[in-house]
Amino acid sequence: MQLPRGESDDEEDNEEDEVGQDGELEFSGFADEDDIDVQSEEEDADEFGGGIVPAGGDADSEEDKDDDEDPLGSSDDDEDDEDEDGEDDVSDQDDDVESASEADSDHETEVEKARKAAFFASEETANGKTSSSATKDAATAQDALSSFQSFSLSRPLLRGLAALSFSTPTPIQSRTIPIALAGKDIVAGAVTGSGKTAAFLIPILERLAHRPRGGSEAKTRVVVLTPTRELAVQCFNVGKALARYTDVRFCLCVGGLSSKSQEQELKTRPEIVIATPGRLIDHIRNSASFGIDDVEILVMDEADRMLEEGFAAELNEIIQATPKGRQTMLFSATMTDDVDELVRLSLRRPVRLFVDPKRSTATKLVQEFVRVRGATGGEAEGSSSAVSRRTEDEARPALLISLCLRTFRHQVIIFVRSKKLAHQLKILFGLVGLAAAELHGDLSQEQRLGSLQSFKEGKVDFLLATDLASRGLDIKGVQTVINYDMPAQLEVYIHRVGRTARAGKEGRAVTLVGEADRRLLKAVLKKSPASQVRHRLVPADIVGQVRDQLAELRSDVEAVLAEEKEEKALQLAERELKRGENLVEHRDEIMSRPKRTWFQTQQEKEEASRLSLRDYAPQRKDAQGKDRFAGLSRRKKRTKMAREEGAEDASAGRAMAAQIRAAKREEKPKELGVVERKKGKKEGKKGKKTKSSAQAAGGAKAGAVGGGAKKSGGAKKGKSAFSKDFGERGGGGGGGGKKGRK
Ligand SMILES: Nc1ncnc2c1ncn2[C@@H]1O[C@H](COP(=O)(O)OP(=O)(O)OP(=O)(O)O)[C@@H](O)[C@H]1O
Repeated sequence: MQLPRGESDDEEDNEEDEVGQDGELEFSGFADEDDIDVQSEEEDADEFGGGIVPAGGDADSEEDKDDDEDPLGSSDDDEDDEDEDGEDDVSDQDDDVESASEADSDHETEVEKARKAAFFASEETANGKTSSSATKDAATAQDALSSFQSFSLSRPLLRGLAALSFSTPTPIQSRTIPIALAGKDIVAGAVTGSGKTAAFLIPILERLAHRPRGGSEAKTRVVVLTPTRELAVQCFNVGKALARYTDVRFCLCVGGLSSKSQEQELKTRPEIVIATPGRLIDHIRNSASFGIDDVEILVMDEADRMLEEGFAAELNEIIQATPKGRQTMLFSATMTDDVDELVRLSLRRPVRLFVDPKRSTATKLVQEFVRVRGATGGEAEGSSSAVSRRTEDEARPALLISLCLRTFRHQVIIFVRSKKLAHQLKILFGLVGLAAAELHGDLSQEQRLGSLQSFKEGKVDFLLATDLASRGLDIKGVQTVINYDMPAQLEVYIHRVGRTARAGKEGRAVTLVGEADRRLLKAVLKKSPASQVRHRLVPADIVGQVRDQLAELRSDVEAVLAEEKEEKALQLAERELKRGENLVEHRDEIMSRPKRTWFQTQQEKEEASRLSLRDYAPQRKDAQGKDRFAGLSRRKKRTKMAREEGAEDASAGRAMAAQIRAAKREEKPKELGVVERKKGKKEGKKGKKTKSSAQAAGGAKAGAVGGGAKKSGGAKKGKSAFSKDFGERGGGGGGGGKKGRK
């Protein structure tokens, strides 16, 4: 199969932007103002006749005009809910933008200032300064710290930093390190790739350098929580590298890796545990000698993602189980209302450190947008917007493959909306001769790490990933991020494109934009400097050729999928057989094992959220049947709902957690020594619970499988517009049924 690779190659593309055949514009390199002028003229007149994507120029006014003229703007189909969400986000962020001053990153409205003063500690006070001089001066002074030596860090840590070639602290590191060293609680935000991981690890390692040593002093003093296993592994690696000349020990606790060996490691009480919340809770409950009663520092990395992923209950349990006097640090490139709530509940007068909050993407990131054209042809059934979306989706594979064959050939991460789509595209890439790996939640942990490794090592040029990989992953040298489709939320977009242009490097994000994505596109443009935004046109004839050739490959893709299905069924049958044999052979031993308590299986979680939805719906109506939240803004509605739910759940949740912790303490073997009680801890509160009470608490869930493993792939379901993957479209062309996302 010979697919068009085009005359232009990467090098040419990257040399200059040029107007190619058919008015094609190749935007490459990191072009300057001249290019932008050419683009807007050309595109307004040509491919982007609808004026979706303003390049250069005044993005807002273009978009506003666009909105007025846009019939889709008032459509009220299924997607409205999500669009409204998007819009809500936009308006929230617009507010931020309007309230931010030009000069400083920390300027807020008077209301925000007052709220902050009541709740947050100021940076100067945290630094031990009593002066009321402006925060700005302090921030500037901190930013000016040009070396790690100025923080008076200990020698082994400085050597670790030097070994990583970290000579100058990044702005978020300059701001965070002194305050974290002072033991203050911190809420910190900075754009993707700005060095947040080291910003919390450096002060942690420095504080640990001064810990008491000796046999009985070996304690787990630090817990770092991350939303995904991959992020935990990455944080673990950075921590180990920074600590290589120190005596600090780390333990990685994530699902998918051997629980037994983690248990053994935890017994040695490593100073730092890096974990995903589910697996940490599994160990707290089931590893007899492990507890978090001695934790002095708790870090929640990518806190908003943890909440989105449904980890709120786990976080709450972990927070409750750590001593009140701990230092808590919360980091994320994007913040949400839920994070505010978490901060309120778990941090004490935290210092807010936000580096450049007006900016949502890295300084050297160029963002390109490619319009996806869908036909609204007469013969297709359904509403015109649904048809247009479907035909747009049919156009995407050819557009993507044209881009990858012709222009973006190396070190490209491609984000897609579903695991299934990632897999199908991977097969397709293979068939057209593009070396790709896939990364999503349907793979085993080993496969996931394997995919990452082969991408990092350059064995494959393309990584087809779901949003599992959109957060935090730090892969050196990623040149391009392609969004196969626009995600439903601005935050997700920001994290996705943040996989490139990291640590001050250049990078490019290319997003395929359909009609339904206009609102989010508008939000992105509002947050991006016009000079960094480009339109990209892919010649229609090239896309047409690729589309024809892909159509021929459809049956091959289906054949591969069918083969895989058979293979999977065989493996499953073999596994079942083996399990049965084992059960017969080792029955006595298996039956005598103590049952593990699981937090919640995925199934249980889904059931719980289904039930809560069912139970919740009638509560929205008051006695007169009117919506109690009518007239409230979305934000207020969310806050009010959360408060009401929280009040009900909190007492039941706390009681159960307390029971479990009490039983856990009881279970600890005496020879491990009595854990030193922190001041303020209530001894023997409500008497001691027996082991059986803990089992009763977790009993309903005992025996369930896979509770610690977190599936990922996007916290929220994709937009209804994209509810089917390309394999399911095209005149019912088969490819795995119709179990698309709802
Ligand atoms: N002081 C420094 N000097 C040079 N490079 C650094 C420094 N600090 C961090 N880096 C590098 O910057 C890159 C990004 O760091 P990190 O992954 O911590 O970013 P992040 O802000 O957590 O990003 P994200 O929001 O995407 O998780 C890493 O490759 C890291 O090695």
